[in-house]
Amino acid sequence: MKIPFTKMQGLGNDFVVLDAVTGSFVPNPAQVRFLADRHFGVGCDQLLVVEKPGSPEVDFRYRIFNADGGEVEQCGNGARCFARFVTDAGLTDKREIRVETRCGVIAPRLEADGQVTVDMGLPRFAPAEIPFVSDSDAVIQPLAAAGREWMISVVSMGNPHAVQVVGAVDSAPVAEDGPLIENHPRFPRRVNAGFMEIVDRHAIRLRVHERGAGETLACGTGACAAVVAGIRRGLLDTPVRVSTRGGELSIAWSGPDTPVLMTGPAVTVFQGEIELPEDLS
Ligand SMILES: N[C@H](CCC[C@H](N)C(=O)O)C(=O)O
Repeated sequence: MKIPFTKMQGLGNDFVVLDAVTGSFVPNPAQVRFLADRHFGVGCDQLLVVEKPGSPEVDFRYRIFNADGGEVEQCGNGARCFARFVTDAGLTDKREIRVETRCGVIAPRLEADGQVTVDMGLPRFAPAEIPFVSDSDAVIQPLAAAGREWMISVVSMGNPHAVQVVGAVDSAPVAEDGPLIENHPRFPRRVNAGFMEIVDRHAIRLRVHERGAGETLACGTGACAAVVAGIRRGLLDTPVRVSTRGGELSIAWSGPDTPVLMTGPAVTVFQGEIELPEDLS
């Protein structure tokens, strides 16, 4: 079966985008893994499926699958690429698009300069699915494993993030500690592990070991979670420039009960089609 796709990237976090509005194919986990494979498939960190809306209150639904085949709740860089995709494909003429995800409705807006701003909704600090409780509202919990101690802030942007402050991201133990945190039993649905270096009160550098994908060049929800954690810990003031290995995002958050706003680029790399092996199930 030949599958048309669009390859996109947001700060080097890359995506295979499938149009299930005019098409109808939604991949199973084995097919996601094949399409995401950088040697035998197209290659991507996540696969995005754009679908017709499930209700009249939204314009589209958008589903997100990690390279490991798992479907997840949210993707920040993917939301910007989604908005660019539906606009360039002529599926909408709106500048502000309401799209349903597994964790609720978000609203990407295309800016005049080609960047995309996304209202990422309200952050949560002690999501029920992560059994971290603390009497302080800043959910900071020492997490000991392999003899190392991490002080972690747990923040949900719909998807779970475990963020810590490091002295220098370039030498942070992302490869060693990222998988340990991702798969730690304290996170029953696993977690994205963020490592942030405070540059000043309006700037950080960030690396993220992503759940289901490994370290990516940028993580949009990870940038939102890091800024929320930094502001709650009294280390940052809104807005914050987030420098990732793939480029820069701007994140604004005015405090509890207000949404996180993320602004950054979204780029179409190429379009193509690929023959899907019949035996993937
Ligand atoms: N790996 C994430 C999903 C993709 C998030 C990231 N690519 C972003 O831009 O937010 C998770 O399992 O929750």
